[in-house]
Amino acid sequence: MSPSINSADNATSPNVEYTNEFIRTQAVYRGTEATKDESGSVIATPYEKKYEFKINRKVPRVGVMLVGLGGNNGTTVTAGIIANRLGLTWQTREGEQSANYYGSIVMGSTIKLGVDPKTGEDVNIPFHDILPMVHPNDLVVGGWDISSMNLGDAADRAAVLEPGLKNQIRKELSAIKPLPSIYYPDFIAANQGARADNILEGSKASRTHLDKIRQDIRDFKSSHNLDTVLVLWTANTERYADIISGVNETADEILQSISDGHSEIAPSTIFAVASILENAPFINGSPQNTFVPGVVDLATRHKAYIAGDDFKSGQTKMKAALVEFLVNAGIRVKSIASYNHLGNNDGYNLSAPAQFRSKEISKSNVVDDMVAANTVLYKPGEHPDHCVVIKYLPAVGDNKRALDEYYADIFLGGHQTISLFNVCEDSLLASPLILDLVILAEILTRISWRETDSSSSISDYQGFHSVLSLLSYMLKAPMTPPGVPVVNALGKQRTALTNFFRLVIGLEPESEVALQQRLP
Ligand SMILES: NC(=O)c1ccc[n+]([C@@H]2O[C@H](COP(=O)([O-])OP(=O)(O)OC[C@H]3O[C@@H](n4cnc5c(N)ncnc54)[C@H](O)[C@@H]3O)[C@@H](O)[C@H]2O)c1
Ligand SMILES: O=P([O-])([O-])O[C@@H]1[C@@H](O)[C@H](O)[C@@H](O)[C@H](O)[C@@H]1O
Repeated sequence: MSPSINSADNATSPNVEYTNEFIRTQAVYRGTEATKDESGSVIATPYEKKYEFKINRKVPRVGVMLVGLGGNNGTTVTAGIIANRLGLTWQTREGEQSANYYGSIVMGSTIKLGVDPKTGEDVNIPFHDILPMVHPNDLVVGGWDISSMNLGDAADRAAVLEPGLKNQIRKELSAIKPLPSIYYPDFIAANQGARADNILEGSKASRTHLDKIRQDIRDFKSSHNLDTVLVLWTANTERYADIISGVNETADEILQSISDGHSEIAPSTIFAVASILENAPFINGSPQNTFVPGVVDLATRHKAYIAGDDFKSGQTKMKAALVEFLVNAGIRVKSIASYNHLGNNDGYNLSAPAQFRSKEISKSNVVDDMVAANTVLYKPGEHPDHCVVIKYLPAVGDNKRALDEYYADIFLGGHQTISLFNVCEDSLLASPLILDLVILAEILTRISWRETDSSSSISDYQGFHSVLSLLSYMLKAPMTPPGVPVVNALGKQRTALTNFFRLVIGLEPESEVALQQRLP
């Protein structure tokens, strides 16, 4: 259901035109510029700008190619799509379980459209219905893995799915075999070598691997008769790549370095470059710096979409919500101890220092914006003590134990200590995020905009900036366009997303002021 109309000829909003192909919206974007003068006083100036948004209503046939298809997340998200598509149920100790998409913001949450004038009640619709989005059941899944294991056996290896479900789809899963992938041992833990039996031959030089991945994308698209392919990295966490002048700082440098087989070019960067050159949106679900400056430059040059980094699944999502609440409540968080142990292969890879360091970075920066925004509680540069510990304990498998302590200053020298024990079934929390990232990235490729102010210089339809910062809600270390500040506050991230979709269909942002309900 589209919020403003039920069919193309009875739009309820004069600013929104519906044809069979497009939605065209005349929108006014309103914001406030705020500047501080030398004395520290702030000048706030409201502004507005007119835009036209054009949304292609035709939902394409969409394929997603997962790098790390045979991993815990890869097997789990694939199984979840199959289970939902078939409407499966299975027995568990707690009784019958049905397939669902819980944990997906798109498939499991709602967006407030407005208020019923008669009752004053909020009117909410399923998030997925705000615009014509691809349904996850219709996604065609494929991808690569350095392990040749078919997905039926890989699901056994992952030990995430209930047997009652897994055994119903074993045949379908077992028919899926990952494509051979790029394996540069230096970038992931040495302990991953034991599973690397499905790797591309030849050296990385002369673009051999880049061209093969590009061909894989083209073959996948044509063999499944797809309109759109997105590529998503859910392979192991890599070490950070050094940023080296002349090697990976510009688009030309990155292409030349790939041709030269430079040792600092990571497999994930080659997948990103291949996707950009094939105009396939690329999303990085891991914490490494796949998007070295040269990759961002190349994506911008090709007007291709990229997003990352690192799925925000359990412990960090909780942290982003809790610290936003505490700091916005005037409670001065002074230390955060963030520990977890897990026993899956991700944890095994992260048991190596260089790979842990990538994760430590993405898990540590998540409170920076909330703290910096509250100059009442924190002096410039001041921030809570924050430690991140991850231990590999095979016994607990994918059921990560996250133990957090938040220690805060409160009124008159008091303290508040919040301890959280959070058993996150990591892959069952991360897999719905993979779907959200793919579905939202895809709809963003079908939205274009132009300015309609009389003085505007941008009169042709444009796409968005190559770095899709709107996807930050699903990501621990959200990428933003160069120079744009990072927002990690979870509530702000979700509000940005929902108000963006309201804007492009001609609705005002939801302010929750509900003024009419407060006037006598
Ligand atoms: N809750 C979560 O599960 C979660 C949350 C945030 C981030 N992540 C990140 O997502 C990634 C995947 O997590 P997972 O639990 O599925 O891990 P996993 O180890 O089970 O799966 C990773 C897969 O990638 C494969 N692989 C490694 N290098 C590859 C390459 N160059 N090309 C193709 N395949 C390659 C491995 O063989 C493995 O099958 C990790 O980087 C992890 O840090 C996971
Ligand atoms: O998203 P989140 O639950 O905070 O973070 C998780 C970490 O706690 C875990 O140690 C790691 O293995 C997962 O890949 C994920 O990054």
